[in-house]
Amino acid sequence: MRTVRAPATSANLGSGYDTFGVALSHPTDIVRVERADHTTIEVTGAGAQFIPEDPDRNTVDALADALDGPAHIEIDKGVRPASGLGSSAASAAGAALALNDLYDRGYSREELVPIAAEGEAVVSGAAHADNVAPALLGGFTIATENGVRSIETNVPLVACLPEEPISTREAREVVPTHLTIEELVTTVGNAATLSVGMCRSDPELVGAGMADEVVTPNRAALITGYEDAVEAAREAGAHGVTVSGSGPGVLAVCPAGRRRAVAAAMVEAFADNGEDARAYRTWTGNGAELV
Ligand SMILES: Nc1ncnc2c1ncn2[C@@H]1O[C@H](COP(=O)(O)OP(=O)(O)O)[C@@H](O)[C@H]1O
Ligand SMILES: N[C@@H](CCOP(=O)(O)O)C(=O)O
Repeated sequence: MRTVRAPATSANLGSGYDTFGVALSHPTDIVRVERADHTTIEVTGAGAQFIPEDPDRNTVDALADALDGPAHIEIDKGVRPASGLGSSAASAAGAALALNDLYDRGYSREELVPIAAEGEAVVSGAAHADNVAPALLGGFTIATENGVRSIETNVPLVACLPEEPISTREAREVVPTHLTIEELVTTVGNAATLSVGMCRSDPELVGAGMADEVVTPNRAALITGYEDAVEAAREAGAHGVTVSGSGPGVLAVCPAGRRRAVAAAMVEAFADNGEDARAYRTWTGNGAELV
């Protein structure tokens, strides 16, 4: 038996669609695996009623196949599904690390990233690696088709989750398929600014680099109260605010001492729009770990 704690993650960070991701210090999923003749899955915890235990529809079964490691897999969800905090990726990363160790497959964490990303394809239709990369490696990650890069960083964050779920599969359908050269230039500048900010653990620079006018506006339009939450977070001291992953979560970066105020402001703004929301005051955190 192996047990892994795997973190929530926030992908895209505005300017890094399908590329950037950060691990959050909490919430986390706990994944337990035990050798078995064939794979069975048991899910408990946050939003468990919305998560299929049928292996063909759960993100972790692809891992058991890819690692040739049939197992009874117990997932205790801390990361609510369809929230924009990489819920499916937390389970996939946790299962990948646990099965790799249980069956002594010897893959490095970097090598497990594309394997875990196949689990994402089961639920979102695309093997995007921008959640599983930080879930496995921690810190800030840049996932490209040529591999994954990661750096340790220390940035205060607030993740605010409105109740109404948004499926990643559906939210991918509103992403534009083309951009202008002007939009490309601006996006490159913002993404580079954000990367430098992460390298320096500088929340102000990270916040500036989160700006995005290509993907984020279409995603934001799916989230009731988004504009008000952004404005409230900024008034409370946030340096940058964007859609977390495919939403409905909203991610704010702020000075450490402003997290409580930013969290309260966002929750209140959603409430004013008739949306229940909860906020996590968190930091960039570590990747999945055996416990
Ligand atoms: N182990 C899992 N954990 C979370 N969601 C899962 C899992 N396996 C399958 N799913 C399905 O994936 C969807 C949530 O994934 P997704 O839409 O990408 O959002 P999230 O940002 O939470 O990962 C839900 O439909 C859920 O039922
Ligand atoms: N790059 C993906 C990220 C999805 O993140 P999730 O946390 O919503 O699953 C996308 O934007 O579709």
